[in-house]
Amino acid sequence: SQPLPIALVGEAILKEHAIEVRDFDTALSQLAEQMALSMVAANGVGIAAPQVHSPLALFIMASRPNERYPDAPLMDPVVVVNPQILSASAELVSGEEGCLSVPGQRFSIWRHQTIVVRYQDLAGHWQQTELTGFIARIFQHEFDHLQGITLLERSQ
Ligand SMILES: O=C(NO)N[C@@H](Cc1ccccc1)C(=O)O
Ligand SMILES: [Zn+2]
Repeated sequence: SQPLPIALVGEAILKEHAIEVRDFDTALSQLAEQMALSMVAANGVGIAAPQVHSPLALFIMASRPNERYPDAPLMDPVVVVNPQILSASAELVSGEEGCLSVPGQRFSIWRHQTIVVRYQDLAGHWQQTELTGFIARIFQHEFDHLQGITLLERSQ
């Protein structure tokens, strides 16, 4: 199967608030698979459903060292559905981010160093965990996309 086209900043889909996922069916799993394929094709470490023109509250985090982020920690890819940020550290950290919807550009962005998050997996089971550093950064970046926010609105 082919990677899905990725929406570019300026497209309306990237400004919309994502819709809560209610059906944890095979269509959802197939969408997640297509998103992962599209993310890898673009050398991404994360991707949100609106970026592949789907308005659902769903994203993938898949940090791994690559040429775009040589210092990225290695983690098993995580599919995040209906995410919530329960708490966020007062401590902020500035770091470099890219966005597949703003190709070829990098931005220096402030993010919370640590966040406690809750989300459902592809089976609909609730997960809760604390994230910190680059992985917390990816989560906040993707979570923003589900609120119709891109890093352009956060660039310092
Ligand atoms: O555009 C996306 N996801 O929405 N992908 C970004 C994700 C990201 C987030 C935070 C820091 C670095 C990178 C990417 O460059 O792979
Ligand atoms: Zn992005």
